[in-house]
Amino acid sequence: MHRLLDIPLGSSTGMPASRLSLQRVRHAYAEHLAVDDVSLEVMPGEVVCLLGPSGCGKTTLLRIAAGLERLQHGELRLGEEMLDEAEGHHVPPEKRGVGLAFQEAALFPHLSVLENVAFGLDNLPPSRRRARAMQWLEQLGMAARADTYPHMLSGGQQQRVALARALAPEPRLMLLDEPFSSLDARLREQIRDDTLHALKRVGAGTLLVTHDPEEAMFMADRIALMREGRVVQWGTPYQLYCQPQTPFVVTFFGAVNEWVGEVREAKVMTPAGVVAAPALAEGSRARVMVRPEALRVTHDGALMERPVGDVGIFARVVMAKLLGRSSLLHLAVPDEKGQEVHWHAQVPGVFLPRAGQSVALQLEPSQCFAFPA
Ligand SMILES: Nc1ncnc2c1ncn2[C@@H]1O[C@H](COP(=O)(O)OP(=O)(O)OP(=O)(O)O)[C@@H](O)[C@H]1O
Repeated sequence: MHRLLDIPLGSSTGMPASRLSLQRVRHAYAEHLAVDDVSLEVMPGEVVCLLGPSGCGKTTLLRIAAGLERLQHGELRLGEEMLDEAEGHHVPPEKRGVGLAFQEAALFPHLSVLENVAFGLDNLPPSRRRARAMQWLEQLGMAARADTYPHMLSGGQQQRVALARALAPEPRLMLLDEPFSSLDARLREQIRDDTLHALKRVGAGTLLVTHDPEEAMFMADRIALMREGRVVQWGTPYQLYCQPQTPFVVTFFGAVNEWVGEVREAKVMTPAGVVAAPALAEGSRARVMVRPEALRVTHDGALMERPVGDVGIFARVVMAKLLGRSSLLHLAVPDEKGQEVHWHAQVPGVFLPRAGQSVALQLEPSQCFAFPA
């Protein structure tokens, strides 16, 4: 169950939440350019996720924001304060008033769980320090282990204590690197939810690194999707998912059905129906991407209800699998030459037609995208 505690607001760092701004940041390890001209901002109270495949530069950017890597090029500000300039002014990590939680929990081994969380609360009187640390341990489900030591905890438990320690001073900025990665699936959902509400209550801006698109969609107000050191798209989860600017952005959020066809009157004909291609030149080749949930599947009979003139498209069910919250249908869909292509449809709830059965298809246009081939 969720434990949303009434933790009093007000930063014990004594610093108001501020806007983080990274401008034109570039970072190389020897010859290797890990971050290439990245600019982004995190507003107070906003959760921004750095999302992208392994090695794309997410952690490097977070370490720069934390002050653990010296800035090589560009500018880093928190509110009005310049935190870092290439070959110039550098505010060390402990003077930045930011909360950090990294993949590996890095708790102080000689301090108890409670002492670890109370460590950063030295601005508070001792009696309030203990109470505040206990409240955060309770929020993250670790209050019962307050007197134990880090080596007596599992990796996931250590991660929860590290999160409590980072959140307890209610810093003006939180920097989190894959903070839920060593939690099992069920616990991860709960701790994510608790952390999101805690971050929103504290009102600090948050920069969170993840390679998991679902986690980014769950946590973020805005997402910076990265590839090979660059931000390839920056916007709200809705913008990235529903208005992707490149095929990479589409596929990063999950496998899609693909088709290459010719643009005719700003449309492309696919085996499952027509997809709009308003931005593409007449007669050019288009790469069409259709998310599995864009395929609306009904039993043939339902077609009787459809308006006259709405020509039906039919497919043969190859197999149907229940995934839990949705069903995945493997379909053989005939193309214009009568050859069958293999497409996937994801349908909400339990929908399990038999193999060999004929079903009718319609396309949901908002989840179909056309790019130059
Ligand atoms: N200390 C280092 N020395 C040399 N190269 C490094 C160092 N740290 C990172 N790199 C390289 O820089 C690139 C970016 O690494 P970074 O850790 O920022 O990526 P990431 O997106 O966080 O990856 P992951 O999701 O796997 O943690 C990678 O190619 C990595 O090998």
